[in-house]
Amino acid sequence: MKILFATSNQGKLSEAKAVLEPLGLEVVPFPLSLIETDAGTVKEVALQKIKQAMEQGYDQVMVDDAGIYFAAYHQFPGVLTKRIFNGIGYRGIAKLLAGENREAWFEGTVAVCWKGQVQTFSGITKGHIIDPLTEDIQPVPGFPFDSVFIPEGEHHVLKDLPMEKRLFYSYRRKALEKMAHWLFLHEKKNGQQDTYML
Ligand SMILES: O=c1nc[nH]c2c1ncn2[C@H]1C[C@H](O)[C@@H](COP(=O)(O)OP(=O)(O)OP(=O)(O)O)O1
Repeated sequence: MKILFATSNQGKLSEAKAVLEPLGLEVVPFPLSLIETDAGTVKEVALQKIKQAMEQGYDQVMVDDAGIYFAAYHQFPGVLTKRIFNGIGYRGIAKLLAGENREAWFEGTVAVCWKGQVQTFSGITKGHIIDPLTEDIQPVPGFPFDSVFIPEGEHHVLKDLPMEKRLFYSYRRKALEKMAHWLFLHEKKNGQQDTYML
């Protein structure tokens, strides 16, 4: 089975491939420019994105919206994560968190449209932001917070963990596994309906 993944983020794409391809689901990336609002939750934004993909005639397609949340602030930066990071970089994040609670978490939602039905799958990864956060940190393409985020129970940032451990902590892996389970159940159910019709 194949699923289209409307994303411009290489990090999301490699993670989706690593999780879904061993389960027998081929991930086909395609760059669809989707408009993201700057308010609401990652789940609301993921639903807006899947709606746009459907309006453009796509089916058997998924999208992903994600962000990081700082315990020191209210619902921030959340859906603004990418824009905030692009605007202020590590230097700005260091200033925002100076002397503040370093706890943080990622939240993400995968939204899928499969043969006309829409479902969402969400997850969270808890952890904290390193202290001090210096300007010379090298960002991971697509995932700049991987270089500064230590998952709960670890001593190293996500970037320095082996792939299996990174996936173990990944909210995206959890969401994608739930999605694959739903897709396979959906397919099985449809298959059974066909048999009944014979
Ligand atoms: O597992 C992750 N590990 C580290 N960082 C992450 C992760 N997941 C999202 N992030 C960060 C990257 C980006 O700064 C923002 C997502 O922004 P977001 O708008 O959802 O994605 P995007 O525009 O890069 O790609 P897309 O074309 O799928 O909308 O959160």
